[in-house]
Amino acid sequence: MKIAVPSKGRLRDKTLELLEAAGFGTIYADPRALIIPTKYNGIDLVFVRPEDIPWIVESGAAQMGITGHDYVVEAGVEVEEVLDLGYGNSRLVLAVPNNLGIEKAEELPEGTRVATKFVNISKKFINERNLKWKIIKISGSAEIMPGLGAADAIIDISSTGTTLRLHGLKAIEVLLESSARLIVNKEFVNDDKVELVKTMIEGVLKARKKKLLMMNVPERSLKEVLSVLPSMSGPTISKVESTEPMWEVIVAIDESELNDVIMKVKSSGARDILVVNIERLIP
Ligand SMILES: Nc1ncnc2c1ncn2[C@@H]1O[C@H](COP(=O)(O)OP(=O)(O)OP(=O)(O)O)[C@@H](O)[C@H]1O
Ligand SMILES: O=P(O)(O)OC[C@H]1O[C@H](OP(=O)(O)OP(=O)(O)O)[C@H](O)[C@@H]1O
Ligand SMILES: [Mg+2]
Repeated sequence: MKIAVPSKGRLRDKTLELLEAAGFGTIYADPRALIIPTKYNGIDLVFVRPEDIPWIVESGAAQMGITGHDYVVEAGVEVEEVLDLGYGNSRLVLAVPNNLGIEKAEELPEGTRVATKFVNISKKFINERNLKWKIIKISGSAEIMPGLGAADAIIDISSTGTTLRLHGLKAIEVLLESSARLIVNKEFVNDDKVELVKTMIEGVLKARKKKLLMMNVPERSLKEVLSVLPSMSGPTISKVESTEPMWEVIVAIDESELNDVIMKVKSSGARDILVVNIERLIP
């Protein structure tokens, strides 16, 4: 089974980290190799450009892939987006020079030249809004085009907005919200190995939002400590061999509420409180 992954760019490192954490790290191979076996027998990673991943997965050359939602939409392919991976968060925007005082697409005149890598998404936007613009296909560095006089506006990816600001541009419309997605060839959606990969990646993503809290609680404080734990947590409680009646309490907590819960259980009598990372959380 092959998973197509970005060979370079913004998504590469986080994708490889996620796959490693999910048990699909690569075994050593020549750094120039573009197809590398993972530690899980029978699953290989295929290193290709992020924009090519959607059609490579649709063709079945790779059964799964990880790339940006923007490239999935731009490719117009029939694949299943089975997971939003939570990184590569960005948006596809229409941006214009900020000294024109333009706020809406309709304010741009007929014949406006729009530079973009995302030709299909841009064509759809222009047709839906009945705009008579000219699309100029580029392969990157869109933000420099208006300043060069090579275009009047751009449709490009933005996340912090830094590159737009640096080049005197401002976003006036959002065409698409994007993030990294796990995509699957439609014929393989119910394949066992696909289910395995999806389950393990999901397990890593869920675990990243949680921490395991372990503590010792004297019997006399147990009721109060349990009362301050988040209701959905379902703690595990076990008797501790100790000179005084003592219980061990173990519970998975959302990282966002961890510090408050620690202070509450501590003031309720818990001690020897441990915070432990969770590698995977499979519901
Ligand atoms: N600035 C960004 N912040 C967050 N995510 C981004 C950003 N730029 C791109 N992405 C996301 O990463 C995916 C891949 O973009 P990336 O820029 O790595 O590839 P590329 O543009 O095809 O290659 P290159 O940038 O080397 O020309 C995009 O589909 C998008 O979802
Ligand atoms: O909103 P920002 O945080 O400034 O990020 C936006 C920039 O990120 C991407 O460029 P990338 O670094 O991928 O290079 P590229 O232009 O070659 O795609 C995108 O093409 C924008 O230029
Ligand atoms: Mg890029």
